[in-house]
Amino acid sequence: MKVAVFMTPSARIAATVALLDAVASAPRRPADATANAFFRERRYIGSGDRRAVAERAWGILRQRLRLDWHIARLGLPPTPRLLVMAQLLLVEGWTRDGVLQGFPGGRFNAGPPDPGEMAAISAWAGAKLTPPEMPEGIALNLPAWALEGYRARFGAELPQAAAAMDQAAPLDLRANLLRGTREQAMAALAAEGIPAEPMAYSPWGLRIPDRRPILASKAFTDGLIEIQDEGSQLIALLTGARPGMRVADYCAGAAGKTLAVAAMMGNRGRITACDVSATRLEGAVKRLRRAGVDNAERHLLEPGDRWVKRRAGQFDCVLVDAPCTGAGTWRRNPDARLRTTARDLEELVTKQRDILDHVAQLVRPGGRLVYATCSVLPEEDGMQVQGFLSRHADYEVAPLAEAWAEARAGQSLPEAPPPCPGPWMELAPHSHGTDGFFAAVLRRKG
Ligand SMILES: C[S@@+](CC[C@H](N)C(=O)[O-])C[C@H]1O[C@@H](n2cnc3c(N)ncnc32)[C@H](O)[C@@H]1O
Repeated sequence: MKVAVFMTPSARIAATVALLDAVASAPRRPADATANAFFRERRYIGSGDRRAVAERAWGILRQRLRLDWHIARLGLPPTPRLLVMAQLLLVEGWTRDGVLQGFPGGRFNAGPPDPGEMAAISAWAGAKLTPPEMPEGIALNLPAWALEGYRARFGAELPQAAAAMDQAAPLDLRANLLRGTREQAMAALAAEGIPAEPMAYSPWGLRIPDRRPILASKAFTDGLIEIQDEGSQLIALLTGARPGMRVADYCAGAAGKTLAVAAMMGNRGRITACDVSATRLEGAVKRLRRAGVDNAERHLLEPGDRWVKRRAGQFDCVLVDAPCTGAGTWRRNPDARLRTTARDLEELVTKQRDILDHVAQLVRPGGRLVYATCSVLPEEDGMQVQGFLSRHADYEVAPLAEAWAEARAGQSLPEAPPPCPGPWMELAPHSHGTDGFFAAVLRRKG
């Protein structure tokens, strides 16, 4: 008979320190990939303990800029042990004695604090996470390279926008219309004890307020649902794809938006998922099969590729879901704000410009080029579009309200106001409950 072994609070602390060590030794790797590998190698950690350890580590990554500031102020290095101590005291509200009990030493536990750590514990007991003397960017939890972009984008709403970006995100799902209706997906989830609510903006969206292990659910394995943020669903909607069209998803990755667009096309017409990453495109195969998509092909873009040139003017719609900083997704990937630099931003802006300039020729006269990012930074969003328009006189903006109404009509959806005013779609957690997204619909003049 197997006997379940549960971790003590101090063993959980030791495991969190070990996980943060693993994250620190792979600084360019997304933390969730490191965490998955960490738990795979420690299968003896039960699911409840795994969740508790991962949640605390995630909380620390979410607060990392602020915790680092508190640690640096004491002239100490941001070791995983100090980060955990700071999190317990400054974020989770533990007492000094509680923390000392959490680091008792001995087998399976973290060792007792050294003199520097003791001084830190005393300094942080009862202290505020964001004291008035904390610099603005750190108090807002925004890295220096993104602060001014955030300010330019949100203006007076900056504090609310930054605060909402700090909260954990809900679990967003998209009902796959190739397998059933949204109501059927909802009923299937409810039958498995998973309550889901229809979303405010996406006609296919279902939201689950707290995180659930959805991948093992029958609704998921049967292809009734996909995991996809509401903002991503709206980007797919803005392609205005309809049955019979010829569509290119130029930066398709593992086909997240290809799946949504193929469903809009009712599997009729053709969608090509392109990417420079063979691994990502490979990841699309299983997803396309599970979702019942049979009008999609994949194309790996290689250096010197003539695929675009040969297909000039052939597409009704080209979606460029551009590589970007992901500065709108920090609710889900809190560590990304730490892994990205001002240099990365600069390089990405150049890459986005080059991709847009290259694919402009693919769209037929009268067709759409949809440019999207999961960033809220103007350099990657509106400024990028304005730059494109200044170089391509054969393109114009299709104003959001118009593109939105046309896309909904193409799906036989009733009229509904667009999610925001203005020429393009700008979404954010505080205003829309989605991740931060941008999408502009550009029309090639006929
Ligand atoms: C934001 S991700 C795409 C996410 C995907 N569309 C989805 O919905 O899941 C950007 C993608 O652009 C790809 N990429 C990077 N440089 C590219 C290029 N020059 N041409 C085409 N794709 C590129 C990356 O490999 C990455 O998969």
